[in-house]
Amino acid sequence: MATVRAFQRSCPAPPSRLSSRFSRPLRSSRFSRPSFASAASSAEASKASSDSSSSTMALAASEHQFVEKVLVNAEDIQARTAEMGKQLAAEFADAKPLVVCVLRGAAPFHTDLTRAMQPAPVGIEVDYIRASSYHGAATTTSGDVQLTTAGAADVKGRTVILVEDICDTGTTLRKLVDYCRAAGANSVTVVSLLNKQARRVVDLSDVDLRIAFEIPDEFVIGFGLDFDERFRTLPYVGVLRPGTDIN
Ligand SMILES: O=P(O)(O)OC[C@H]1O[C@H](OP(=O)(O)OP(=O)(O)O)[C@H](O)[C@@H]1O
Ligand code: HPA
Repeated sequence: MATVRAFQRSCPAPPSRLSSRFSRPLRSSRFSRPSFASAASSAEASKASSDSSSSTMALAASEHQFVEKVLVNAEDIQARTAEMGKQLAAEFADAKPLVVCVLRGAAPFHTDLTRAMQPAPVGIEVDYIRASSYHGAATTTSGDVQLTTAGAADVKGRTVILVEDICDTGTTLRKLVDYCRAAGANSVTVVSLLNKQARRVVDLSDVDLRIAFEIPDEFVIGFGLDFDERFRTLPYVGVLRPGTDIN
């Protein structure tokens, strides 16, 4: 079983923000377009949008209709990221950490988290690696994780902090951690915005994994997470509305 260390037990994911209807998985990877009327009646999506800045809301307004329910709102993501950033900064103050963003999904979380790492550890660097295994409109992993190094920095001898948007089956993280270790990283710590423990099929018990929010077995979108490359700019994490057809 995976070792999922709650990052800061004094600041758990707020249960009141998570839906109690956790049990219904998506039955199909194909979806049909919902009516605008049903979208307009989504109180949770409206609430989430009103929690966000007006500029962000304008960007994402047309995308709210594809959200069945909000799991983690923008305010809670911001608060949790600030807590985690502060703690990471203290823990890695003397380690010259290399904070690696797993593209594309982790980009917003990585940006906010690294900015929240204050006071910044002396010598902190950022880098980017692309990992891709959910292709097109798939809601299940292909199992074939393609890695592409995007930066010049080398993980050899470095204290690496991998930043992910979601740990689902664990396939991607397994490959990334093994890659960093094989390349000579001193240590590898993983920080993931979301964890879907119910879907884990890969053993990560040897991985130092820090989780911001536990979520149920639902296909989620927003805050970097996509369905067929859409919805990454939603300012919150929500469940993709069953029946969604983005074409
Ligand atoms: O635990 P797993 O089952 O491996 O799933 C997690 C991975 O899936 C997503 O990546 P994806 O391949 O969709 O690429 P993306 O980040 O560019 O969306 C996500 O960003 C994680 O990296
Ligand atoms: N949403 C988007 N991308 C993902 C998910 C998810 O629930 N799980 C793994 N990659």
